[in-house]
Amino acid sequence: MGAILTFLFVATELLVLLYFVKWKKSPLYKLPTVGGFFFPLLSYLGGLNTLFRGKRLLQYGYRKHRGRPFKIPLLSGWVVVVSNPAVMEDIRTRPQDQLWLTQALMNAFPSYHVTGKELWENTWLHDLILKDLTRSIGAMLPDLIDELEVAAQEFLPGDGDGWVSLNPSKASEDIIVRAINRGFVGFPTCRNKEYLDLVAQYSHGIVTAWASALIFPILLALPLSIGRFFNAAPNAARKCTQLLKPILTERRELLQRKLEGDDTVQVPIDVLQMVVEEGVARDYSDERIMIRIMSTNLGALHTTSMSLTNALFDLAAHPEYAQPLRDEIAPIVAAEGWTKQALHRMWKVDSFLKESHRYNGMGVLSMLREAMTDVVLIDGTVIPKGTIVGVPTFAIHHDKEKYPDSHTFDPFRFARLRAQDGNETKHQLSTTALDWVGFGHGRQSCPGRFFAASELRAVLAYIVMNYDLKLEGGGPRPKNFFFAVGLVPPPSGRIWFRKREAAS
Ligand code: HEM
Repeated sequence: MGAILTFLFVATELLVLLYFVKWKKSPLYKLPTVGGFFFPLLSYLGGLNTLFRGKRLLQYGYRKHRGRPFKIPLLSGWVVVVSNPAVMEDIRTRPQDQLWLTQALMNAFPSYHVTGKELWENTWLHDLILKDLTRSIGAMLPDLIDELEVAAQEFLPGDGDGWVSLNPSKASEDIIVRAINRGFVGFPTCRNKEYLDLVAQYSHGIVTAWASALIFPILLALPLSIGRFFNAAPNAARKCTQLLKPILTERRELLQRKLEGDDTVQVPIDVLQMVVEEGVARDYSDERIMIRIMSTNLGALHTTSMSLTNALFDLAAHPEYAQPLRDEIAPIVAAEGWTKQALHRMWKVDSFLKESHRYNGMGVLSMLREAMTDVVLIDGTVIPKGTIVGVPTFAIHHDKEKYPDSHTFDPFRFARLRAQDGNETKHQLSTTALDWVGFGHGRQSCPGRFFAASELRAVLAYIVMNYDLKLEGGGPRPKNFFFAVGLVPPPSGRIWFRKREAAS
């Protein structure tokens, strides 16, 4: 017995020693730390600190280390933060077998104990969104505008209602979920309340899954069947598949006729049809197809509706910018209607949205990439396999050297930049750059950004033309809310809306 105890004691000591040697030899050890201690277990406490103070910590690290890398703890592990443009450029061009966004998201916001890993690792949908969806925006726009008009009538005040106080987060979500789903699943499903509720339940289930896995990482080691049993998302996906069964069957039949060469067949132009076509080629079940649609909603809805909410708060806080926007929008719409080209020519609208995103922020980190192997960056920084690297979005967007008067909301700053010779296609909301990382940057940047930008331009232009806005209670706009790595517009803030008489 004594010999066994001595053996266990020595073995434990050896293991602890080995752990410490490995820890001290880690390339991360040499990098400066912000917001925690680089020490086993204490890093988890650092991660808790980052949950509440991450925005401030990243700004502090950005200013203090100015261009040099540092590390910050998240609950899921360390993130190496870089901001030197040459290093960002290096990350931008790395292929995904070296630095991979999806793997970083899968581990930083883990929900694979509920979804399974295939949904994450098989990323054909990103290409489909970037190529097929982007190519279809022009054809989808008349439908999106139609949906926008119907949703605005439902969720915003009507003629003669006078000033009505609304929660812009709620109004934006109500309008965006409808407009987005007109493009995702078409009419009439985009207005089907049961479908929209199931999409919301799926999203809620996934967010609950990652929040609980960050607090109790042991959940990630459980078999998939247990994770699924205790979460609402799989059930929502099953019910949604049943609900849309007739539509899925019809879509499969249309595809079959198309493949058989029937040139009278007209397939709907929406993401569902695109996913059905790809899904059939991959022998996917209806449920796997629906899960792709529901997870696309998860990535698209809150990001787009938060952008709109921020823009509405900014417009309500600065009603003096409504007229210059109307002066731009009215003649373009009168001449061309609500087309993709017309929206492209609304530089002030695009600039307003981009400045609102820059100024308010949405996340404090982007370009998150997980090292798939040990990676040596151009400045010599070693990112060990399994470690995440990222850039401090909010700090970059508020850097005075990149943005003069960076702490002032200047809605037409990007329109002015575009007006300079040779800049026409630069400085757009959807054009990523080293100083504009709201959609990430590089070959793995957000594939839905062109769709999101078109949608946001259409919704904001429509609201500006048809409504007057002012802040409830006056004064500056209420402050945004920071949690984890996200910045959320004030959830309970309110805005007065009034339908304009001479609305067009
Ligand atoms: C204003 C709205 C949006 C914002 C701010 C936004 C932001 C982002 C960011 C920052 C990334 C990471 C890129 C990087 O790190 O380089 C990303 C990835 C992504 N976004 Fe968006 N996005 C928006 C709208 C959309 C929409 C409308 C869709 C779908 C139609 C979409 C689909 C995706 C997908 C599929 C990824 C890749 C995720 C992965 O690799 O797992 N996004 N987005």
